[in-house]
Amino acid sequence: MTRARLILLNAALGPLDYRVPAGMSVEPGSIVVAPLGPRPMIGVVWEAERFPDVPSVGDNRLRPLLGVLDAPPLPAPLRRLIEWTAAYYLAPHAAVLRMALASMSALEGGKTVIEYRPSGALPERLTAQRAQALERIGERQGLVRELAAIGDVSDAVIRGLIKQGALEAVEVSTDLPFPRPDPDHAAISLSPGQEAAAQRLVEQVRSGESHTVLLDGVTGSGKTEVYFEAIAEALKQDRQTLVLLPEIALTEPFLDRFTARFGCAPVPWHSGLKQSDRRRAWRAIAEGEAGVVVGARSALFLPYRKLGLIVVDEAHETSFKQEEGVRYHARDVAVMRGLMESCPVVLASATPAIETRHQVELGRYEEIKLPSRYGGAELPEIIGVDLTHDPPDRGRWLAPPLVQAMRETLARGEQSLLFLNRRGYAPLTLCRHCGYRFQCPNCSAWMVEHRLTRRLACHHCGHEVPTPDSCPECHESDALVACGPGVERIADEVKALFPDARTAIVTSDTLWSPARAAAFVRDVAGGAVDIIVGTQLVTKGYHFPELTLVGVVDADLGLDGGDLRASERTYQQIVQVSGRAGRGEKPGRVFIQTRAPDAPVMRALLEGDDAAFYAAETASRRSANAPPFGRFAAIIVSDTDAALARETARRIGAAGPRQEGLEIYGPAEAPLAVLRGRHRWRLLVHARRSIDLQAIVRDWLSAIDWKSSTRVSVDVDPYSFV
Ligand SMILES: Nc1ncnc2c1ncn2[C@@H]1O[C@H](COP(=O)(O)OP(=O)(O)OP(=O)(O)O)[C@@H](O)[C@H]1O
Ligand SMILES: [Zn+2]
Repeated sequence: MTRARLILLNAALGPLDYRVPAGMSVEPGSIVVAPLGPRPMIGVVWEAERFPDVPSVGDNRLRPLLGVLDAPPLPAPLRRLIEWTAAYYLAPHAAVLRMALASMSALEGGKTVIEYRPSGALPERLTAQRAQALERIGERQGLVRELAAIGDVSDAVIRGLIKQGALEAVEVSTDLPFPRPDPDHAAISLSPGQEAAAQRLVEQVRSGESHTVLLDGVTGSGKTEVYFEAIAEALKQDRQTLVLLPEIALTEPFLDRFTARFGCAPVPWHSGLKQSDRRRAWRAIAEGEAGVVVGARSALFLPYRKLGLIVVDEAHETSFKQEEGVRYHARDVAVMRGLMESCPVVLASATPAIETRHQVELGRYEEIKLPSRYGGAELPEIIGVDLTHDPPDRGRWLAPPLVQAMRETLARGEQSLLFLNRRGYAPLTLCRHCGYRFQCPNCSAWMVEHRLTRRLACHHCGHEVPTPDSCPECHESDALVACGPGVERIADEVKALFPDARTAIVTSDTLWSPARAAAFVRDVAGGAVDIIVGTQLVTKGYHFPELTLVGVVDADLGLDGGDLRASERTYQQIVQVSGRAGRGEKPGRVFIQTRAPDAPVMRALLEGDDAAFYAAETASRRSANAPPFGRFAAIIVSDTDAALARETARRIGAAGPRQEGLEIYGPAEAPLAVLRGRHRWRLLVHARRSIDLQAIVRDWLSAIDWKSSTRVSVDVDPYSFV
């Protein structure tokens, strides 16, 4: 190649051509450095024909590439995935590419350090100190500093030994290789149902073809053990596996389980990694050394060299949807990656998304079912508590039947879990005297009281202030009242009811790191906790055999917002949290507190009628032409200047295409009208499935200009409507 077309890591630029200087060799995928104005910039060589519209520049006017980085070229399937993601989510190629090049340090090439070890020769002059150092070092190898410490001598003594040839230099890589998981380390015997499911997945891995499987097993059915067999097969084939989990908090228990099965941990990838660990992981992934990678959604764009299997666990989770930057859905991109890489994709869930079920109905995904729990455990008994008949005491949130069940559970020495999807103490704090409410200065949202930290916090932008003693408006002291419950308030109620019980609050405030999550799992598994009070963070994945009671404090909460997926999400969350009860030998019970026991979602939950819920929900989506039948894209316009945001949104609305099968709603002020100081307006585009929504939105927006302070972002297949 004498010319190279590059995608540079600059979202404002399209592909650009460069000259490949004599003596330099590049190929599509090569990661290179190119001059951009006065500055060097990283880019990736792309097949020129993928961007036929780039205006051609004569050879003599091309600037030469500055260098090729010492990292494996990005493989072709990944390049195709980057193109697809950029086109589908209307994102700049550079923004997607950046997710693939997620460790700048990794691009600098293999790093080495010089260590020293005894050469066998003795120094000409063997001083007492030198003799002592050599004796203590023995056969060891290390940096000068390390050897000095081992020998209990100064660095100068070690340097003297090096000069005299008694210690010789060895170049070692700073990136230690990862241990290889052993597919035969501790294979377990599967139930007949699991065995059949596992065999099917193993066949898929062997075939090396793209194929999406929904592993649809009730909570506690042992889905993990089943897809572990598929991972074992991929390891035997010397192909890599990527396991995507919805939360970092779930990584730690996963690592333990994986280690028990395969003898060593997989390679973790998430936002909490140290730079040096990212670098090591990225290189091992790119070189094909990392056999199994487990990570959050960002692990999806890494440059796997020989991917043989992708598993998306808890595939229904909405946290797989990225809500800023490139707004992709990791589940959907995972399916695309499987297609590009020619490998199977397993979506594991007890409560698959309507979209996923629909793909099964269309025959595009294969469904494998695990209809019962592993080891004879029964699904829990579900009991509805009608709050209009059985209300809690004044100022309390736990109704008598649930309290009674908690009492019984405690008496048996078993564990309970109360679920309320609200962090903090109370969602709203106001002054009893003047009615003042605490609002975030940056967002149109109330500040949430956190008593554990004595602060008021905005859950949208993170703004925090110490909780004042008096009202900032009327200065009345002791007039602030908390309205409604959060998990901290429920924990207080539990303490008042059961002063001797040991409680744990589990939210993103308390479980913010993998280490904290691991400590929590240890405490509960070790029996150090009687009652857990938690948000959606405790609803999934965990397996605590002594946990036999689940209380859903407010089952109606999620239905309030009324967005497209409110019922589905409520259903999934409650089935998942219910699924934590009775997973061991002891039977479980679930109490669902609701004011609307006759709502279709509640009825399906109480009757355990999964099929009825999905059928009704699918029918209502169909009649509303909502996903998966129709399509949505949101356009969000924001600016610190309220008038400018509104004006731009209106102009965009006015220029909207008129077309059969396509409707544009808005612009309307967003429900969260101000976020982080930016005023927000939304437009929602609703289209028939057959319409090329992306092309329409792209053309529409490219014909409009806006001020550089205004941000216009497109959310294809939106999940959040705030
Ligand atoms: N074949 C097996 N042999 C021994 N133990 C098993 C086997 N299959 C599953 N288990 C155990 O049963 C429990 C439930 O399995 P697992 O966590 O995989 O279920 P799951 O389907 O992922 O559940 P959920 O969707 O609720 O997270 C785990 O403790 C697991 O170790
Ligand atoms: Zn805020």
